[in-house]
Amino acid sequence: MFTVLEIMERIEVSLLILIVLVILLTIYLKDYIRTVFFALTIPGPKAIPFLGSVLVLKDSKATEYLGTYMSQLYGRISCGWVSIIPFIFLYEPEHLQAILSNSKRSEKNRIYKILHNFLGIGLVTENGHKWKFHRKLIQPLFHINVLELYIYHFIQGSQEFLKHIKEKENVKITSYINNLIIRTLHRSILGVEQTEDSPFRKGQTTMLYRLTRPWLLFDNFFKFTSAGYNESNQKCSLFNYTKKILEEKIKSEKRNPEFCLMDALIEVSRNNQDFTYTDVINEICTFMLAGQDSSGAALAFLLYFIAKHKDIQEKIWKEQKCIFENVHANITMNDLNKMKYLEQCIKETLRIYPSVPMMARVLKEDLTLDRKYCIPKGTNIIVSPFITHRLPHIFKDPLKFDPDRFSEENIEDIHPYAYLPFSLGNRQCIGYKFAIMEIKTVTSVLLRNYHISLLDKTKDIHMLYRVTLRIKEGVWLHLKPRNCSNFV
Ligand code: HEM
Repeated sequence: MFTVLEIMERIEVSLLILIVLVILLTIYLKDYIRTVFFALTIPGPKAIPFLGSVLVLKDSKATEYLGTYMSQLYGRISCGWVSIIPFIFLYEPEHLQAILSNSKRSEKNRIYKILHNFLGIGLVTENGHKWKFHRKLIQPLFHINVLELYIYHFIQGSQEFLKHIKEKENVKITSYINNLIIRTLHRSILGVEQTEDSPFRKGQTTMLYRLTRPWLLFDNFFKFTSAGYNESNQKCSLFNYTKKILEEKIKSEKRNPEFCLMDALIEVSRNNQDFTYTDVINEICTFMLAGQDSSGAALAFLLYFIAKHKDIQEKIWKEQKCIFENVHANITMNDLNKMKYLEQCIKETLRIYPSVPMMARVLKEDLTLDRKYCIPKGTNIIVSPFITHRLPHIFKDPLKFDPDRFSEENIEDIHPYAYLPFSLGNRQCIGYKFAIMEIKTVTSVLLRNYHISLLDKTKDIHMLYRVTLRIKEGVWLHLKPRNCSNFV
């Protein structure tokens, strides 16, 4: 039996241990606690206990509404919750400049780990030294002189696309676009023809699924679910498929007659022992995945807008007639550079529907905005091109499709951080010129051959948010062949 004195002593010791534990935990969670205290002062969509406010992402209409009216609803900054983790939304151009112009202030946050299957373990998801080193090695392969070498693949893809839609009057163009983009990526990135069993045809993201079930954010739970099992299988298939291609290339010493990224990266690896063949495989997977839905969505939304606005289609057609002598003329870099009005249309499409509507960062240091918001180090930040591009005080009448916003005279009035479909700063999309060139090539080939209009079932579209934006019902077009003899 314990005496009263002994019991008191034991309580004291337990209390002491508890206090020490609380102090240690507070030190360990200091950043998190500061973040939560700050977040509680910031308005945002209603959060429910344990789940937070992520359920809104499941309802695309609500997401679109929220993204369009965020600043009117909540002010210059707002807050959303993933379970008990706050995310501060920044969308005012000055705030974006503060965070994106200085690479020391932020880095990609942990949510990118969830995207490994969707985006690969490469440039998009990595941070720090590894990212810096790889970016430095890969950047020259997207220099304008090298990009010219990809045009061959864009033309080949576009010609096949034409063949597939030939003699069809009404088509769901989005299915053809997806096939075109993926075939072109196989040739330009992997350097092979796409096969039926290519795992790159089946990319899926579990991000939304996991965000709305917070317990699945822990990898140790997720990997035991069927979604986790499928995801890890898919990741292995992507890696093994790419590895096989790499091994065959190395063994046969065979290079593609046309340029492809895989051949170039093998060469880079031979000259840099720190950039291994495994790095090549991972980066190639990343490029295959990052260049797929983003470009596909942009092209689909662009064709939707062009088909909807006959006057705009007419202006693009006129520009094409000025550039090319005839309907079949091949496309050169010089021709692509002359497609100024088409580029304005692409920019305006990506303003209203940026393929990547949100990006996540974490602050590496405290950041003060507007002299009143002191956002603590460790806070998760969402940078949203979707919200910024729809701010009415930046883009008047934001839902109106008006390519003239990007004309030479008007573009100077746009704040440099108000337009960021490809992000800005050191993590800007490495493939953005590649994407614009590909979209221009396909659109030029299509519009030189057809007049396009929307079928009734596509008059109103609804967006779907799945990391990238998509068109829920796809785009259905009526194709009317153009009179080739008119092409003068
Ligand atoms: C219209 C098409 C595209 C759009 C709108 C787009 C948009 C973006 C955005 C917003 C980012 C930054 C992501 C973030 O910070 O979380 C990004 C990064 C990236 N994109 Fe794209 N992208 C497009 C096409 C492509 C293509 C065609 C490729 C490859 C061929 C590509 C490869 C990449 C890579 C590798 C990164 C990571 C760059 C880094 O962090 O160093 N993208 N893209």
